[in-house]
Amino acid sequence: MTHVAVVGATGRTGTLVVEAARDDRRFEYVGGMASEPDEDVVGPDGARDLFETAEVAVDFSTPEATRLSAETARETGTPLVTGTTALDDGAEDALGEATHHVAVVRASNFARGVNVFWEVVERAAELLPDADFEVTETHHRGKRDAPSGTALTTVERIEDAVGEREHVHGRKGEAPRGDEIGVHARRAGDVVGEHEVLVAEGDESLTLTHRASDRKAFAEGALDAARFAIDAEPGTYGMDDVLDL
Ligand SMILES: NC(=O)C1=CN([C@@H]2O[C@H](COP(=O)(O)OP(=O)(O)OC[C@H]3O[C@@H](n4cnc5c(N)ncnc54)[C@H](O)[C@@H]3O)[C@@H](O)[C@H]2O)C=CC1
Ligand SMILES: O=C(O)C1=N[C@H](C(=O)O)C[C@H](O)C1
Repeated sequence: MTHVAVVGATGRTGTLVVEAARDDRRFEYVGGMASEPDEDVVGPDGARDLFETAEVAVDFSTPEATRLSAETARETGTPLVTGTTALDDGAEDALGEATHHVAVVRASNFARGVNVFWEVVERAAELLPDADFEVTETHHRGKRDAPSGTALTTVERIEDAVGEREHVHGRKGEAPRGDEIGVHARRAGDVVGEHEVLVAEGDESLTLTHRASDRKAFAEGALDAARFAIDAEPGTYGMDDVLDL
């Protein structure tokens, strides 16, 4: 059984990771970290003790907590799986440093199907390089960052095929379309996570959509990544490595 710790254990996503680990015989949940300590959840000052009891840590939290997780993972030699988005330079540097010592699996979206979505989006962009691309994401009203990490990865995959373009976030007033990629964020209710790419050229268009209807999709993908990380050499990995795409 793999001993797993969860950073952000009391959050919308972390709660589901804890549940998924408890329901999966291949894992033993050894405890969590969150801003407010609780029964089996430590605060940031308990990070080192927690990581020492774990074979792998899974993180869905905030840039500050991800930075602490990366620093602690490096000190304790604990592989790290992180899905936190909109990281700042401090968290990025700490993750970069950790990868010299432990395996770090990073993904802006751990749902298994989103990797297929990205492959299809990139192929569509390769086949229609002169098309107009509009990326729209929809999330629950509690999401802090915009655009989502997944939307930004989606734009990168389009640009891998067609080259860099200007990004336009919403339009207002006199705003004729140029050679740009539209990137738009909607926030409403409890929407788990939807990403749509509109590809339009001439008299035709096609729409590619990934929709997560339950956060279990992220939790289960992150546990796949945790199993991968415990056997991996130090370095940076993505879900394409985990899923062997
Ligand atoms: N890559 C992926 O598949 C996914 C990524 N995410 C990302 O995960 C992150 C968390 O999202 P949610 O679960 O919705 O957030 P949330 O706000 O529901 O939960 C955040 C968790 O982090 C903890 N936390 C906050 N500050 C902390 C600190 N300084 N030290 C320790 N713990 C701290 C909170 O106590 C809480 O447990 C976001 O960046 C989101 O974009 C969310 C879902 C899927
Ligand atoms: O905050 C969320 O909820 C999600 N965040 C990730 C992102 O920013 O792309 C992944 C998923 O869409 C849910």
